[in-house]
Amino acid sequence: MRGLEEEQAYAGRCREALRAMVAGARENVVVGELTWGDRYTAERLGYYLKSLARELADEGDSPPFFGRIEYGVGASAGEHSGQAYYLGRRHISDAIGRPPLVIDWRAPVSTAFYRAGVRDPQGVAVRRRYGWSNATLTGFEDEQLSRQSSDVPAEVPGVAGVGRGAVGGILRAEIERPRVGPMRDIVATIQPEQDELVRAELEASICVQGAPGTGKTAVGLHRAAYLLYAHRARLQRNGVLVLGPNRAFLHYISAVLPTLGEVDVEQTTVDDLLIGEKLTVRAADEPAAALVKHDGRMAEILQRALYGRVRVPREAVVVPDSSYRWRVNQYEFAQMVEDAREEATAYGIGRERVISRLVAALQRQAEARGQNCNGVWLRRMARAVTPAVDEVWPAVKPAEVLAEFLSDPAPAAEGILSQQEQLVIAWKRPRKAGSALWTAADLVLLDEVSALVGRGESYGHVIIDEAQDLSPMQCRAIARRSEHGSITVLGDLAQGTTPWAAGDWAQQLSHLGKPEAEVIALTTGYRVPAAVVAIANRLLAGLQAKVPATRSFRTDGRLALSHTDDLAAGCVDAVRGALKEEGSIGVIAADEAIAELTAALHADGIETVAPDGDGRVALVPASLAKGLEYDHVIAVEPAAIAEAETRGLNRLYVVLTRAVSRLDVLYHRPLPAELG
Ligand SMILES: Nc1ncnc2c1ncn2[C@@H]1O[C@H](COP(=O)(O)OP(=O)(O)OP(=O)(O)O)[C@@H](O)[C@H]1O
Repeated sequence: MRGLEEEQAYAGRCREALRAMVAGARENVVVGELTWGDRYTAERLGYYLKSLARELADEGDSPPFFGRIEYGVGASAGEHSGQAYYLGRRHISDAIGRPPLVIDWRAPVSTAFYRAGVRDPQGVAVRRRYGWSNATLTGFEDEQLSRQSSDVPAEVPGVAGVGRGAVGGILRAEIERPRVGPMRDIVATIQPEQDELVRAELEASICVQGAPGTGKTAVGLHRAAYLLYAHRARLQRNGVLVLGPNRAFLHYISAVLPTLGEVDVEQTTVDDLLIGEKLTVRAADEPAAALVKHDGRMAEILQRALYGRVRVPREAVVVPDSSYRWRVNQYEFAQMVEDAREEATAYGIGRERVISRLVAALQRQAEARGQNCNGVWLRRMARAVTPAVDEVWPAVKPAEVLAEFLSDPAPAAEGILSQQEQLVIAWKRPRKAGSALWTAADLVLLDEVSALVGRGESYGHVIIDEAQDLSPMQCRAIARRSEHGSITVLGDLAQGTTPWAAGDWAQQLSHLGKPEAEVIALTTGYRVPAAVVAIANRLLAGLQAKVPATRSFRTDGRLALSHTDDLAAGCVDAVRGALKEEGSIGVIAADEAIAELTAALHADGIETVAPDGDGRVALVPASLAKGLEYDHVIAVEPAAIAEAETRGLNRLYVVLTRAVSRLDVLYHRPLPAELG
């Protein structure tokens, strides 16, 4: 086995090779620009080579590898018998035809690094993890996985050895390290239960019910990177989409995929995905109205609102054509409309079918008379029958359909929504689409109508974070975008805070169009220390969600509950105390308390940032805390957080599980009873 100096020399060799790869990629950019005549091909190739050169150059001083597996000699190691492999964020090689110096963490052979254990060594004799201080390799530790002496390599010096299968110092240090700035990748330390999800088959839709800090988000992002590696051609064509709960969260996770070399993944929120429909949100719904609009029954209602326009033809279609008059009688025309409806394609396609079937009927008559029906003639006939079709199957704009429905919900909602429900969503006065004050929920409805009118595009894979919070109508919008692909659903029923949050996964998955997806639970938390998990777990009993309690991987950390008569002053003191230690600080409070706390901190000369800002002290409204984490969290007045909304206790559960190392709970009013 190699000693530290040899390993450092190897790291130097890898860096050298990487530099040569960058130079080679840059040269290819130049050669590519000179060689390719066809502009489109040249552009595509140039884009690819340039981004490769940029990506490689961006590697800069980051460690070229993080781990190494050494196989034993013998049958259990199979084709890898006696081999050793270095693993890194990307593949590094110094000559074509020679084995790579470093293997991409996503390559099949890397799987053993993540999954081999004492119980199932998978042929691996020794797993080595490296410790880096910036660009310098400072140490490593070995785990001896294989028991049979014949499977252990000859020389195994106990360099920084950590015993069989124990959690080593480097691994623990990485998981417990203080957090600063945005989320980082976890390629060096993906745990076996996470790796199984990261590398699940592309065809498999999966649902991860994960307690706080179990790595759901990390798993989702690494799965995106893995799938793009394993199925690049297919997924580059159809795309991979990552959906998160809000923009602060997206900002927090935005750096992970680029550091894994994946820059082409679309990352957005459900709202922003729908705003793609080009209307802007100009108003907010009353909670009762939002509840009705997000209800799954709206799907049938909108279908009615749209198809309510289709009528039974009352007249024949007659088209004069030079000396002839072609004619489709009323009965035939009605049959065409009925057939198109029964075929249940999109509304727009149904209309096109009626037009083309009318034209085909005219064509049969004309050809029987020996007429030549060329393209020009067919287009002229299509124009001629359109007014008759407009009468029975009019062209529509989705926004107009929705505006008409919200101006008067009764005709479509009759028998599905109660009078009261119709009343809460109805506009006070009728409006046209152009002057409507659209709300966020309206965009979800609009998306539904647009899809009924004409099908949109479907992604190859969609990863949905915080999926417990989606309404049935939002799920449908996502289902449409993953109709021909697979999905990874990530969430925690206990963290559901929207009025329509899911109560169980089976139903949510059927709204998402993938009822067959397997639900897998993650319960080992890597963020929240045991003392903090213990207090958060007390809330679980009061949150209707049936989920297993979290077990913390971490024995460190600190929890302090302090009563104070002056929350603002107490908060300033707590932040001052936290600033003496390392890592990021998040002050989380009920939304309406944020302004006052900010003012108090500023008056004391402490700079603060919003949740998506880059600074040490972030002030975080409880409603935006989801998915985020801070080294030190100061949770202010739990009672106010719990009272602020219907699912306030779930919100409090989210707030209490954001801390990586230390949680200060400041309270003036009694703590909610559920906290014990
Ligand atoms: N295998 C791992 N190695 C190192 N760090 C890890 C590992 N798994 C998770 N983490 C870290 O634990 C923290 C929590 O991970 P993540 O945010 O993905 O969890 P989550 O399940 O989405 O949490 P929540 O539901 O509470 O938002 C992150 O800092 C992440 O980097």
